[in-house]
Amino acid sequence: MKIIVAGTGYVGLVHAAVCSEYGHEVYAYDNDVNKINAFSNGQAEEIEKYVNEPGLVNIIKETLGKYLFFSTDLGAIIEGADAIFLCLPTPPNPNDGSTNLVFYDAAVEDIAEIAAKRNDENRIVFVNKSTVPIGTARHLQDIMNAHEVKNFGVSSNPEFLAEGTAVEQARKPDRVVVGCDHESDFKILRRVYSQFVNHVRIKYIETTPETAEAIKYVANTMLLTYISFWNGVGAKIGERFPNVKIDDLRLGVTSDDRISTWGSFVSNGAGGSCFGKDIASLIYQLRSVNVSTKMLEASYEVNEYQKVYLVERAIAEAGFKFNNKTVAVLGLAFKKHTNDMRDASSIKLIESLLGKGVAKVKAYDPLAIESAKHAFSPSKNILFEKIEYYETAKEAIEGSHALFISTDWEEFRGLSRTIEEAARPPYLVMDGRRMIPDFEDIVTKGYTYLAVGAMVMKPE
Ligand SMILES: NC(=O)c1ccc[n+]([C@@H]2O[C@H](COP(=O)([O-])OP(=O)(O)OC[C@H]3O[C@@H](n4cnc5c(N)ncnc54)[C@H](O)[C@@H]3O)[C@@H](O)[C@H]2O)c1
Ligand SMILES: O=c1ccn([C@@H]2O[C@H](COP(=O)(O)OP(=O)(O)O[C@H]3O[C@H](CO)[C@@H](O)[C@H](O)[C@H]3O)[C@@H](O)[C@H]2O)c(=O)[nH]1
Repeated sequence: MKIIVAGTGYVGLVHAAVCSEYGHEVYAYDNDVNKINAFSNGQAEEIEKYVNEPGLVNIIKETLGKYLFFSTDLGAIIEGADAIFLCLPTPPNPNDGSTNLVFYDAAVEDIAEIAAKRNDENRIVFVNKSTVPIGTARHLQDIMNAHEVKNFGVSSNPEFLAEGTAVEQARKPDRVVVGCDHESDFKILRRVYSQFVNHVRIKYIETTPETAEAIKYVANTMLLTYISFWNGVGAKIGERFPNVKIDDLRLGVTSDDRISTWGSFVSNGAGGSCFGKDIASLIYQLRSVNVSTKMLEASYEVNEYQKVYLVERAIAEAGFKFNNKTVAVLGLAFKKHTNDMRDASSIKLIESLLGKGVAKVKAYDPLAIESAKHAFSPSKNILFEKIEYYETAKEAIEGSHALFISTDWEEFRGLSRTIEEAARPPYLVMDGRRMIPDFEDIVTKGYTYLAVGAMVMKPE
């Protein structure tokens, strides 16, 4: 099959690479010349500046120039294409949470104009892989019709990968959901995904485009609601009732085969490029058809509050005064194994710390320092000038009065020794990810430990 992937971000680049592994002729297209140059050159450092996913560089190196090609010129690659996968950004609008389709529409208008001039008469399917509001495939169809594109179909094929394990999941997804209107379009997608059709474990689900669009929103909002349930109920029980051990509570509940362990890890909120914006978008979509959205609003609000509430607890329960203090923030990315800063909990956290008069934030992340510098650009908030970046956790902790663990990087499990070397008590450790297994030890040594899911622990 000849496949074009429009948009070479986390979703598009991984999809293009994995399709090329299966011997499809794949053209990855983007309007960002810098990205296309970086990917065409095949160098790990260049690629990982943009998309850092385990296993991705190896695939690109193996298939580049053989099955995988990069281009900024759609007109030069469109002839003979069977499918164009749209992997374009669909960020939230700032005020009402609705989906901003400006980038999507701009790309689709360009594609439609070029597709209308195709010489070949093969059927071509335009496939939404982006997460888009229910009804967007129909909107895509209208744009193609308005440009008089011939012999085309539209499809919704939502992406379910999680960052950090994107390649693994693209190779072995739980399910592939394909929504089309016509058998001829289902046929094209079955050929694209021939490795998954009739697979013993992977569910290959064919449905309408609208159902496929809805599946993506219901899946993401259910996952976030599950996290919010643990943060809003389980964690709060551990924080308010003496002698309740949150880890045992989690084990006891999730030992029921029907209840997953994923999502039960209480935290300082779920971030990332999807959960927050997708739940906001579904709230907007349901409100616009007069459906009560109380439940989704609660999930969203619990999650947003979770990002800053340890700071409030530090004041109320540990008696910590943030004014003029130096605080180390360990972990900036929205989760481990990624450099992605989109909607990372660290953003709200640092805004809150600086709002409370913190004089200096000493920040460390193993992978996300460069993207954090963009997220915390002083042009967005002048207070971000008070952030300094360090190459090790130890350097960040030195000279600080307190630390906050905001991302679940594995290296933080060994942090108690570093804390003892770099900071003398009195010292406050705020653990948004429950990363320190030997917390009782550091409390005995004079440190105050305040973690999500447990009561504050102060030295005698
Ligand atoms: N990141 C994830 O984990 C994930 C998972 C599932 C679904 N999604 C959804 O997939 C979509 C893409 O997400 P992403 O994280 O890959 O975004 P991204 O921002 O990393 O990538 C989008 C790409 O589209 C390109 N682009 C923008 N306008 C263009 C145009 N006019 N023509 C060509 N290219 C253009 C950008 O340059 C960028 O490379 C979104 O709808 C998102 O909600 C993301
Ligand atoms: O027990 C848990 C599990 C996750 N998280 C946090 O939840 C956020 C999201 O994590 P994850 O789901 O692993 O990352 P994403 O890459 O955002 O993936 C989600 O969003 C994607 C975009 O739509 C979907 O495709 C995926 O299926 C969905 O898991 C992160 O901040 C995690 O740290 C917790 O706090 N506790």
